[in-house]
Amino acid sequence: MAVYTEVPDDELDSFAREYDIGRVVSCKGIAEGVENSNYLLQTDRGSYILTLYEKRVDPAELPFFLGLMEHLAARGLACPTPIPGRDGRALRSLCGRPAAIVSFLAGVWHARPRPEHCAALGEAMAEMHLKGADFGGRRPNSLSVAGWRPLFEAIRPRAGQIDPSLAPLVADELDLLEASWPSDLPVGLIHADLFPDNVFFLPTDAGGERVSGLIDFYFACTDILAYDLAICLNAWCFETDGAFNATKARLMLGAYRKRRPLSEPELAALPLLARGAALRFLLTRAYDWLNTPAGALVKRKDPLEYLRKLRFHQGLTGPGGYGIAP
Ligand SMILES: Nc1ncnc2c1ncn2[C@@H]1O[C@H](COP(=O)(O)OP(=O)(O)O)[C@@H](O)[C@H]1O
Ligand SMILES: N[C@@H](CCOP(=O)(O)O)C(=O)O
Repeated sequence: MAVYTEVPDDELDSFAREYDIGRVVSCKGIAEGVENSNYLLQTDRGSYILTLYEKRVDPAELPFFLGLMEHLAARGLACPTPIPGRDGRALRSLCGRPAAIVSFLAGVWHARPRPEHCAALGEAMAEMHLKGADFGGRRPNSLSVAGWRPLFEAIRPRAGQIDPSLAPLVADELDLLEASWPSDLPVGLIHADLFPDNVFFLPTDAGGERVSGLIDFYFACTDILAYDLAICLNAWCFETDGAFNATKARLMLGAYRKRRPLSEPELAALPLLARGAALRFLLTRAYDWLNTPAGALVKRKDPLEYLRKLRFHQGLTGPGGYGIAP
């Protein structure tokens, strides 16, 4: 459940009057998500998403995230569009929190994506990278290689509560990644959290499915483009029993490469980038595992899932393990 801040009716009404969105009919808390408080806001004119930004979002970075969504939506990417108030401002304040209303996107996400979903994701990601290329904003990735050691030091004393092998494995992996993280690969605007729950699908007339929306741009940043693919190799291409599905990886990478070809160095770096991506989510999940207060209305995600994924990538000798010919 991710509703950290309850919004009283009177505050909601006066907030909604700052917009030209019609009369509020209902406002329901959305159970999914972990970072912010999200509400499905229905008015007599349509549906919207109301988000109150919580503690992990730096308010100074919100103009970047909202500006990016506006930029991508204006270029035809299916992503939420920030709705400006009558005064033209999209970023406002509600219940003492920064808050914004964005457009509602129809579709469902798949907890167990099939190979065809992975292909559609690859194409949508390439489109996002291409459309993000002329976005003027820049945001360094605070959760890239330089951010991992401080996170590790924060969890290290209690990492044994999760698994005895966690701290030694992460210590060795960090040494290796810090020494060999690439600095010469193409960089651009990346989503950095394009997990299945952030990609919506709708049926097509032909009986298939198409991507109907990408959401949750609140980790978006300027970083190595192929790192977005590495994140998705982890998030989309493992089965629930932990087995890696090379067909899903091949389809995802193949569809991406049709829209944005990958260079030889990008392909060669994929196993290393995938190790970094696995470590990044292992560390944030481990941090949350150890620091989420008992009784908090949020379901903690399993850090050990990412320890197992990390071990898989460590065992590869090249990008051929992802079902592609380099
Ligand atoms: N623009 C949108 N259109 C439709 N549903 C949305 C939209 N934005 C968020 N949601 C819903 O809210 C949930 C949580 O949103 P998300 O941005 O992932 O939250 P968090 O950043 O807190 O993790 C999503 O899983 C989805 O159900
Ligand atoms: N995708 C991350 C956690 C962030 O979740 P989201 O709900 O903001 O997409 C993970 O799985 O660890």
